Amino acid sequence: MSATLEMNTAQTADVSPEVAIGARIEKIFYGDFLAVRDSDVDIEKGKITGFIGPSGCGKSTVLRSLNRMNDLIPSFSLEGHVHFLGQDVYGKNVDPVVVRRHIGMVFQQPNPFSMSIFENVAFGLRLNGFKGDINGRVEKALRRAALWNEVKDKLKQNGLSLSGGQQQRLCIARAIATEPTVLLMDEPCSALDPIATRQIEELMLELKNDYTVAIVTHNMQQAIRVADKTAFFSVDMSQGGRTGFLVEVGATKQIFENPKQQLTKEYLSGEFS
Ligand SMILES: Nc1ncnc2c1ncn2[C@@H]1O[C@H](COP(=O)(O)OP(=O)(O)OP(=O)(O)O)[C@@H](O)[C@H]1O
Repeated sequence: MSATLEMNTAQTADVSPEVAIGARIEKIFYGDFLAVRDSDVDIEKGKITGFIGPSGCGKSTVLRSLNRMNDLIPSFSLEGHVHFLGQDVYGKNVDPVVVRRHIGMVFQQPNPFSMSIFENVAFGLRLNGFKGDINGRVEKALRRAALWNEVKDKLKQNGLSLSGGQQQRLCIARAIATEPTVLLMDEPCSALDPIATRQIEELMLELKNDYTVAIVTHNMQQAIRVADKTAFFSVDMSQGGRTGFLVEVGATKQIFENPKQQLTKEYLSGEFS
């Protein structure tokens, strides 16, 4: 984890060395709409952090703000800071493309490009002007994504010809080929059947040996199975709007078995009753 953002902003305080991403989100807007407020989350190195909460509470918005993916939405604006490797990814001189190279992302719908399996994985490497052993890096990424054995004899086949679960593992291979530090996963199993879901969950547990992972999930059992830490978000409707906010974050066992906040208790008992 020796990556740097190749930028020159002041070091940020208030984040412990165990933390890969320290989000200090005051407000996130889409235009005039206050979508999220008061959400400070630490994504710890080498762990899986799960984001849970009711629909519209801002889980995906917060996740996407961690690697500036939301910059692609013109109405998006953020007040606060997102510290990564001691620097603020929203700092003045920071190139969002560089941020996304360090903090990769996997989406809800598997979205391989219409190109060969090999080229899907090589895509980011070529984009970054990688000059090393591209065959070796593609194989390594496919092996890490637990897909190599299934595709090694058909690397020239179109990525779209794979099953949904294989496509998602291909997208994970694509995301890790450039060796990011953190992998963000936005409901990566919601389009998959239970067997493919299990494979991705096992893969996540493998990946955390090499990467820090944050995952949005609607599936409480999935959070329990894979997440070391869980962040619970809710929606505040008191001002007539629907603004998401972080209720509490802690060890997954503590959140599910002994939540500190009444809102968490109510949500979880509703989920399980
Ligand atoms: N591009 C956008 N433009 C405007 N509003 C948006 C945009 N994306 C999300 N929102 C709004 O921001 C709020 C938070 O949405 P977000 O998708 O982050 O929530 P979520 O908790 O991930 O929801 P879900 O579980 O349903 O996916 C919602 O009110 C949503 O309608």
